[in-house]
Amino acid sequence: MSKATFKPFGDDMSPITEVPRLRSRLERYSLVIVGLFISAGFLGANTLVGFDADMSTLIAVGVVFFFSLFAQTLINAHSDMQFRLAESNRVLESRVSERTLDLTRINVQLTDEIHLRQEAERLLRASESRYRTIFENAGTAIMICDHQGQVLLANSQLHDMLGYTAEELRDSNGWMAFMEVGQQARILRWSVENHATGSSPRCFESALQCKNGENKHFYVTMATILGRPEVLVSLVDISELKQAERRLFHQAFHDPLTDLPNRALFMEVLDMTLRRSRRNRECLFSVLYLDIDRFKYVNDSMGHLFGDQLLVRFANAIKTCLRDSDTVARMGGDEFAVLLDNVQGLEYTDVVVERITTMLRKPLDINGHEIFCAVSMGIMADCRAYENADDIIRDADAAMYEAKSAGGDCCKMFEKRMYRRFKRVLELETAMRKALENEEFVLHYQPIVSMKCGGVSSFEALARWQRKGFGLTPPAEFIPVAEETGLILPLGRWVLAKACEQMSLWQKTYPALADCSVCVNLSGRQFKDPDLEEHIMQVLQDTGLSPKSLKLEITENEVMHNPERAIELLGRIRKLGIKIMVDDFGTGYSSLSYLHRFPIDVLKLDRNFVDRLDTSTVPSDRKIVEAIVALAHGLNLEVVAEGVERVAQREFLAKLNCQFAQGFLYYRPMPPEMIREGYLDKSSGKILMPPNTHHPSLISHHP
Ligand SMILES: Nc1nc2c(ncn2[C@@H]2O[C@@H]3COP(=O)(O)O[C@H]4[C@@H](O)[C@H](n5cnc6c(=O)[nH]c(N)nc65)O[C@@H]4COP(=O)(O)O[C@H]3[C@H]2O)c(=O)[nH]1
Repeated sequence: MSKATFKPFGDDMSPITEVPRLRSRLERYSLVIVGLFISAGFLGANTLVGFDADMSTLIAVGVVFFFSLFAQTLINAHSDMQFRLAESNRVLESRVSERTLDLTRINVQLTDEIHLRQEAERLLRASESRYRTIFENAGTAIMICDHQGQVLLANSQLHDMLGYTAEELRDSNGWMAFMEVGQQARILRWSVENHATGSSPRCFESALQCKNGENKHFYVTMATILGRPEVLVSLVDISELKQAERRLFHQAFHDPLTDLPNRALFMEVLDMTLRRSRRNRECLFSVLYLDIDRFKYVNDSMGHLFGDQLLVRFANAIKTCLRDSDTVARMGGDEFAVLLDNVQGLEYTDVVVERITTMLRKPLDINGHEIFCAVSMGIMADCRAYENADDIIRDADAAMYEAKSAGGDCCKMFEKRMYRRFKRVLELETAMRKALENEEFVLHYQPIVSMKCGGVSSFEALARWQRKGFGLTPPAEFIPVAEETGLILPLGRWVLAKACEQMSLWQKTYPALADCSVCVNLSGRQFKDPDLEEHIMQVLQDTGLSPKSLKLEITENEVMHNPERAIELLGRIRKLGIKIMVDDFGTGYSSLSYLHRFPIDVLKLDRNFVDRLDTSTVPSDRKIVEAIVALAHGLNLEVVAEGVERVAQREFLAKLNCQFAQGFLYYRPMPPEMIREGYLDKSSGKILMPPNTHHPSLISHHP
């Protein structure tokens, strides 16, 4: 801080130098006066002595002159000395004043510095206290270590979290000793390499062993402290987060019901196995694809809870057939996949397949119910040639599908042709789903004729698919696929509704057809549908068709699949007034022992028997037909002979008193428009007989 200096004598004249100058002037005047007094005294003395006046004056002047000169010299010398003294005094004073100023300035600076230093110390103390407070109360464990990991200082949270005291930490081999060995080396290297450079902090996750032996997970941040050979380490306990993460991971990659790996995880493991086998061609591995047979039936009939328990028991049972290194996964629904890893030769695959099939021969106990669980299994014995995991599963699935198509409860080793078939089925399924939405299905009707009078007694509704770009597709091409894929349920419902609607319309338009009925095929899947009965009643109600105008055809095989259930269900349906026909009779299970118990009305003699009636040289072929017709009559059942193409067949059947016939000899299946335009007599509402049947051209229907 500069201060203005007050100068009363101007810059060049200080009060110190001015005083001697005045004094010298007074001295000079006093000497002249003394000289004058001496001269006067001398003049007086001369006069007394008797010197003459002139001489006295001369001596007096001389004395005055001498004294003046002497006085002048003295005065000059004195003045000079005075002046020099004053000058040096002035310089000295000036220096003193300068020094004083300097000292004042320095003093001010020192005072400032002391203030600054005091402020800095205060700030440092505040900062130290702040950082200590943060260090102690940060809510995370913090420690300061040397670059070897030796703990120099740690806050209380760190002690709490790890359980070690300050002494124990100090005496340990550094905090890194608590982490797993592989990580230790990496972290130590980073610490040593970076402690001097002050590089950006390093963050990582680490499991540290606490004093109580527990392994906790921490999010660790390590930061070098600039200018000091120290590292600041902070630990955030993420053990719960890790647990939640593990739970989430588990949920994302495991099936919640069976706790088995799910499809995503299985595909991941399969992919890794495939990649490993590419590096080492010796690594053989196999894949099994399993689907529980008739699981949907169990689910529908026993309830979903029971179905779930079956899946869990099945999953556990499969696990017992495998080694720990094998993987079993639930791929969805009732499908499971097994990865047999590192099989030493493919014999192990056979062994496991055998173990599974043996295991399945024993019943599974579910809530006291003994359930035999059959599976269809696709086997991919050696998967090394594959490019990706998806293709392996695709082919394993195709082999499983083949096993399922073969009736289930069997294993099929994958062959290339299976995939082609599987692909075709998949394509058909997709196309059929769209076809259902776009209403590409139509019904053709084939009249069934009374052999006595040639009248039409009923019409069989037969599904056709007007497939875009493929023309009219026959049911043999799509019904089996619809059965396999379950699409038969929506398709079957549509057929039933459409056929009842058509018959109702015909009856309303042509009263002569009032006693005519429509026959609708029921597939096995439909027959197992628990809502079947309700659906039939709903359709009859919606279309206004009388139950006696509806006949349901079910194949002998389906009836025999679960005879007791068939007896019960068919009985209820029949009570509604609907007639039951057994289709393809004679081709499937021998149901003779059951036949009398079945609540049925009509047997349909299979086309193959009819075909051989006039061509076969084996007499037994005709005997079989005779026996079936006689049996039916004995049980009071009507018989419809299917596939009657030739007159000879008709005549043979007529002799046996077979009541009804269906075949190209009479009519081919036709769209309703063709029946209306070509065969319906508009005035009478009766069906016209085709010319080649040798019956009267206009024939009334026969009830
Ligand atoms: N060679 C020859 N064949 C004759 C003769 N007369 C009739 N047919 C054919 O025999 C089949 C009779 O039907 P199905 O035994 O119930 O056999 C049906 C039935 O099992 C199934 N089907 C057709 N429509 C449906 C449907 O809507 N639902 C279900 N579940 N199955 C259906 O498809 C099978 C085949 O039906 P389509 O191809 O229409 O074949 C029909 C019919 O065209 C003949 O004199 N000679």
